[in-house]
Amino acid sequence: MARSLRDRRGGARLRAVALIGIDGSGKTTQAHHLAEALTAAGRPATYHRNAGGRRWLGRVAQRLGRPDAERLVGRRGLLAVESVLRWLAIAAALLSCLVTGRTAVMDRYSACQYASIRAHGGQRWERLARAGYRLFPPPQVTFLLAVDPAEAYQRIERRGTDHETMGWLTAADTAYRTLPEFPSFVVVDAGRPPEEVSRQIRAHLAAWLPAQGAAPAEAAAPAAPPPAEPAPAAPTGTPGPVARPVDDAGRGPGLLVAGQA
Ligand SMILES: Cc1cn([C@H]2C[C@H](O)[C@@H](COP(=O)(O)OP(=O)(O)O)O2)c(=O)[nH]c1=O
Repeated sequence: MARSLRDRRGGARLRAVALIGIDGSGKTTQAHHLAEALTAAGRPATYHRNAGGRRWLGRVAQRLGRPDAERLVGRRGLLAVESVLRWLAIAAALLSCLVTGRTAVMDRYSACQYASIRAHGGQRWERLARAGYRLFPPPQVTFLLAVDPAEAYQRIERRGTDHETMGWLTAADTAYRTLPEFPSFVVVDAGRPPEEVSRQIRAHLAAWLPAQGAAPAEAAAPAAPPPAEPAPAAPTGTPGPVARPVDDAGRGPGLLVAGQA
């Protein structure tokens, strides 16, 4: 059965993969690594940063003498700007993937907008956002990078390009876990070293890669459906249900790329 799964998916085109999670969870780092690894493995892939403009607007706000973007355009204004900018970015990414035939590696997707709205307490706006984002097909795989908000906070502080409060990171963490889509996410423990996280992500996609030689039958197993566990709202800060661990045997040949962290 595992074999037939690989056969089926090995022939299918991997259109889009999304990486989602709170700021500092490692989406950008992992999405870049994944795009490079897929390309090297024979599935040309392009990284797409589906930003909502929050960081950019924050810089504009500071230039205009306001402490942050919310104080510049208000909470609702910020959610509206973010929703529109992210919508446009995702639309452009999907269009480009359609035209070029390349796999889109999405650094954030629609779920990030729903989580952002929830974390800001704008449930009424979530319905509106969902109506607008319904147009977008769900990616074949959505990886939720789960990390302790305290670790994410430290990473963001070290990054030094922006600032998030612990309160926001914790609220965003809870928001992701309470989304109705949560059971369909492949939850990855992103508190581990980046190379371990990369390996697990690649292993999950092994079944979509071109079959090369006599691949081990278990290679298809990692691409099994999302966690069997339903979607409990795990306590904030805990990694929550994590995708079935996959050992290195799950990687398809050619997936290991020189220089991949
Ligand atoms: C993945 C990862 C990133 N980092 C650093 C790189 C970045 O400066 C910062 C945040 O990573 P980044 O990939 O930018 O996270 P996101 O896109 O989810 O906000 O943390 C670590 O220190 N350890 C890690 O394991």
